[in-house]
Amino acid sequence: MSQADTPDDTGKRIDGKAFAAALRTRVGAATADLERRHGVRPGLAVVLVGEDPASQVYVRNKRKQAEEAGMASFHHTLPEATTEADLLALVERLNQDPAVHGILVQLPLPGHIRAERILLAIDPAKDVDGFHPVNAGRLASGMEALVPCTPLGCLMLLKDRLGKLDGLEAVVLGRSNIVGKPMAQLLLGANATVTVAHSRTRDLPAVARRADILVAAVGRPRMVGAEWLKPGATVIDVGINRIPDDRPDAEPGKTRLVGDVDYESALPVVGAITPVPGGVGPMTIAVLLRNTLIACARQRGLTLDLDDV
Ligand SMILES: Nc1nc(=O)c2c([nH]1)NC[C@@H]1CN(c3ccc(C(=O)N[C@@H](CCC(=O)O)C(=O)O)cc3)C=[N+]21
Repeated sequence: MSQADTPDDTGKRIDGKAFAAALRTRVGAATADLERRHGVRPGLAVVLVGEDPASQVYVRNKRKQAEEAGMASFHHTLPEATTEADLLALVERLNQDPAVHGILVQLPLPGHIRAERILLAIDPAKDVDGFHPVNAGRLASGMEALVPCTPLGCLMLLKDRLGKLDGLEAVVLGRSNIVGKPMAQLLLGANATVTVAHSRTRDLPAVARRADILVAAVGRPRMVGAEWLKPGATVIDVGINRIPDDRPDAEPGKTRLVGDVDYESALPVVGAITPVPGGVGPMTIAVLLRNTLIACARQRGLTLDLDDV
């Protein structure tokens, strides 16, 4: 151990934060190139309804990083009491705005707004979250799509670490439309053998133990322990859970972020693992910028060499 609370994870830690920074640099270069050659600047509109402090932090980061990549960013903060009709009207305006190539409506939305109605209203060509059923269907059909940011970021980390995924056993824990399902589609597309497990799966640890690649996206702090893991497995932890800081040297009342995987218990068993924070989270925002660049190029009928970004 290098410090009281930091196990030595040299060689096993997948540094999503560093990978995301490098990805943002490539997106920035491609953005500058697009502007120089075609006079178009990718624009991202972020819509936040209400004052949830965690959402405000995420939205601020998205905006700052879009600007650092040379993109235009448009920010819309609406009061908690905004009606569904008002939000739909804003989405419609952004759909029509030629300076806006990507639209992100921050989730969760207040309970009185039907999120499904809003997601369906976003022009699929501007749906940089990849949540519209047209994009979900296109992904599942192997067609050109805008792909959800978190799963695509996970796939990039996996390919970087493992090279080809052909024939590997992948287990996805969680079946949400935002992470689990698109993650399974991407892994299938990369020729992995994919199992999607969830809260009703019998003997989750036994299923997880089959995995060469384990993607945990369940939202349960440190649920996945050493006994869930095949020795040498590559583990991608999508969980972002804020819990009371229970470490011996922590100040009382402090909180900290942990994943769905118990990192310290998992470390001796795994081949590689993403930390929380500093793993998947930063990748989500970097891929969002990449999606905005792609959406912009497609809307203008321009070709991008995606291998470069
Ligand atoms: N329409 C929509 N699209 C989203 O992509 C979306 C959303 N709504 N609602 C909320 C979730 C959450 N999300 C995160 C993005 C980055 C980090 C991130 O960068 N996390 C840092 C730590 C941040 C911290 O310290 O709080 C990390 O893991 O290292 C986390 C979470 C995007 N989301």
